[in-house]
Amino acid sequence: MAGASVKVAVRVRPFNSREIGKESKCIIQMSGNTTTIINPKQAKDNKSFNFDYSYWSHTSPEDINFASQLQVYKDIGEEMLLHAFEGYNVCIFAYGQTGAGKSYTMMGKQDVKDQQGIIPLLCEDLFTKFNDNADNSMSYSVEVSYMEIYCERVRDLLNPKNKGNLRVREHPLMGPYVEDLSKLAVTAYNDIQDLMDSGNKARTVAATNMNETSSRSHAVFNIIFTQKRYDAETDNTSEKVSKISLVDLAGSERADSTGAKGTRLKEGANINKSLTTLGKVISALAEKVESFIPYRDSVLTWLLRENLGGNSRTAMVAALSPADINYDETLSTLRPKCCVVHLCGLHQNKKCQALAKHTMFVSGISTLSVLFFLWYLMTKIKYRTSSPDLSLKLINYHCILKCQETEKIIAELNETWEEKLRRTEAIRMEREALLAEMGVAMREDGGTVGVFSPKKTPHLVNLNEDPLMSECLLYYIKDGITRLDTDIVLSGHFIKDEHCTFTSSTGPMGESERPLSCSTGLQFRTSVFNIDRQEVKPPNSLCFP
Ligand SMILES: Nc1ncnc2c1ncn2[C@@H]1O[C@H](COP(=O)(O)OP(=O)(O)OP(=O)(O)O)[C@@H](O)[C@H]1O
Repeated sequence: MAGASVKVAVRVRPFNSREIGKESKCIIQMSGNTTTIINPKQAKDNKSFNFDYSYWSHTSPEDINFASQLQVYKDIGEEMLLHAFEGYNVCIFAYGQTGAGKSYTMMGKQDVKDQQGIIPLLCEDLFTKFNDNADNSMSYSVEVSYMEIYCERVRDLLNPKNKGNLRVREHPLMGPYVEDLSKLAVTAYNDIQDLMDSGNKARTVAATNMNETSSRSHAVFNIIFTQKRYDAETDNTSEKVSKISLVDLAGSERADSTGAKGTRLKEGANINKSLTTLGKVISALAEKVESFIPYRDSVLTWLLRENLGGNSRTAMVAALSPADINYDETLSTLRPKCCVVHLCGLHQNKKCQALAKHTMFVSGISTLSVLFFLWYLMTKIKYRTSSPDLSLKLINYHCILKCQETEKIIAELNETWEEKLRRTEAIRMEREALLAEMGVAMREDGGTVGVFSPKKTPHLVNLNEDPLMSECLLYYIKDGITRLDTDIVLSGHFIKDEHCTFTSSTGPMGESERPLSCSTGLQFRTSVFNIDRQEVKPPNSLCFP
């Protein structure tokens, strides 16, 4: 791929405790840019692959061949940052099976020295470069957005007010974008660090229980970086905007290789539509057959279109497990068509499939309604039959929607930097207040993240691991007995707080302090009622994120 706009690296991590417990053998060898995988069942069956970089992170820094976080950043992150300064859009993403080291490479351990990943190192470097720049004619501004894509649905990780899914739209000039996704203004590295931190916490709230640090969703961290140059001679200011997208992809794995069972694991092993399409897109880009690139086939690739093809630079890091027990997975990650083959995967999440079908159905319906609308207009115009008012109303309605869309874009473009900073600060305060009240925190023991009951306000926390089922995470309730009825089935857990009893359609649920599993098919209504069966209004009933 020399000279191609896609740089590919592979990285092998140390054994984890499970692999050590199973006395695993290391099946990866690296020499220069070449990575070799050894078939544990056939000693002479070795396969070698060349990449732009092969990172040996299996041992410790004492090993002369050891690739540290900093080295990975210097090779990949620094180069991509330079491209961003040149005005390119750039994208760095990590893929590989669950637990192979994607998040470690992208985010790393933020508070541990020398263990920060590409995202924090790149952000820090960005501000260092601004500060080092002695050219007075240059000024810089940075905005950040952080979103999660799960089963083709987009959620804002930075703005607690943006609950639920956001719409993906396309602007004729600006291309695909997420409507209402917050872009927050930052003036220093610490600001970005805070945003990363809260975004990661918000993401964790909805994370899977299968593995507390893993995720079935894609996390996309965007840095929109504007360079302004003032030309004193002409009194003109020119502007260069680059978007840096840093993506931690959903983990992929084959259920048979983990030994674990059940729907949850199947979901964890889900390799969804986005990954399949991303694989195709990357292959097409690597082979430089731009005309057939299927960006539109998934939300992830659609939103990254400006960062993958055309005037952009892309780097990807394939994270590898060193253990013999993961041989099949690791081999498919390494294969030249790895993205397509590996990312296509074998397992499909049923919920995801259903959702994708639902999304297709909805978009099908909307396409049909547009067609119907056009047909209706044409018949009205052609035959000038009755009720011309209706056509006008429909046209008006369509125009209003379009105007609202355009107004939002114009308002965003007209917002001054000071206004952006004020808005960012307001969102930050809301986010902190909400997170603090939710008691979302990092545990000290081993960095495990969790949701802990806030002490003050009686509440119910929805611990449903499926983000789609946990649109409302936190239900504040008044003191006294609370009843919950419902017409939707939740498969997750509610934690009961003091002063609460659960009543299902089949009778009282008892007073157990244990999390209540609703997987038995008991039905609950997601709104909360007080003893008088009056609906509790916000702020007593709050949803986040
Ligand atoms: N190069 C590395 N050096 C040291 N530890 C690592 C390295 N890569 C990964 N790890 C550790 O391995 C564990 C799994 O890594 P990580 O969470 O990054 O995997 P992942 O691929 O992002 O998984 P998921 O798909 O579940 O998000 C973590 O505890 C992480 O700290």
